[in-house]
Amino acid sequence: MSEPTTTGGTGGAAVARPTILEASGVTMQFGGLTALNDVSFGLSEGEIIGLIGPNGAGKTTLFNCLTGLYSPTSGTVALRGTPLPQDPARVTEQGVARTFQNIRLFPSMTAEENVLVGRHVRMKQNPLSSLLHGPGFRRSEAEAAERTEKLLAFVGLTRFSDELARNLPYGDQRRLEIARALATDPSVLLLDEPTAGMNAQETEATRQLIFAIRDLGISVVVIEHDTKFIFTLCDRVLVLVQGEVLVEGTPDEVRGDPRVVEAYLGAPPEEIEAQVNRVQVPGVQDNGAQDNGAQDNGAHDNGAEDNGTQDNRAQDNRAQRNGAPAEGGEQA
Ligand SMILES: Nc1ncnc2c1ncn2[C@@H]1O[C@H](COP(=O)(O)OP(=O)(O)OP(=O)(O)O)[C@@H](O)[C@H]1O
Repeated sequence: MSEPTTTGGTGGAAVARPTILEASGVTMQFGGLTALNDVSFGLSEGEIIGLIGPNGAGKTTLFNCLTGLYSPTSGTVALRGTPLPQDPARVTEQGVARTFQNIRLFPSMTAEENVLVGRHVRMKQNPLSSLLHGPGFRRSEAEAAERTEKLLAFVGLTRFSDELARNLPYGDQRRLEIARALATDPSVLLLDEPTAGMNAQETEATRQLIFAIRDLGISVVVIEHDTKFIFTLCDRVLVLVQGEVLVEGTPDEVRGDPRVVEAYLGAPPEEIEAQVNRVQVPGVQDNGAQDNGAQDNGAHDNGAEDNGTQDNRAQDNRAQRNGAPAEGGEQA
């Protein structure tokens, strides 16, 4: 088990935070291709980790291994020390929720209905009560409706509650997908390119939303190509290159590491620095890096074509129950 990370705060003694999610020696092979090779990391409670790396580095494959969508060739994934089942629905039940690179909403259902789908993971119903619409069933339905309303407010989508998901602006679909994942009451939230295709304003709103999610006590791992976004959001950053963790550290450590510059960023450090520091974000203290939403040097999946529920990879078609999108809003 990896050492829990520590946080120093302002001048006080460092406080150890327990590890909540841990990947140990995860290797994933597809025939002759090794997509992940012996990947280990621990996510601490209350932590936001960024996962970056070039296209094809294995980032989504790692998420798929963490959520039971793929069974790793070797290695283990554990939540609070207990191995997670290799079954996405059960992983969701145990408290790990995710969003997808390609949005997977139910396009012909309303925003509210999409969130309710996520909520059903937590609705334990006596079958007879459900059948007869007894008091237990009605109480449970009322609780789900109330929770859904709060979550839509939390992600800033109350006005779209009755709108079909397919009609929502792209950035709002991503927010709705986050609300649906939150409806499962996760302890850990995995976000796969949450700002892909967003403009600068939406990207900033998403950063604030992720901070708000962390403040609810949910630990977060975020995949993004937008390194400026990652460096101003995350406590720690993992750089995956060709299926291996090349570098792991604070945003400052990672930004300054010549291996990262060479393997991933592809430009001299001073150029990266200039790019990262070009715009200052009010309220972001650590490294002054601001993300203006420019999607940097990776090829993005802008999802423009993908308003539906499909990720076309054949291997990735198993239903993920927690499936579906977020602006800053009220308390969940
Ligand atoms: N089911 C699969 N079968 C075969 N190869 C796969 C499968 N899933 C992923 N791969 C391969 O594994 C490697 C890692 O892919 P993955 O999608 O995890 O990378 P990524 O870092 O998420 O890339 P991107 O940034 O482009 O989304 C790639 O070479 C990809 O083609």
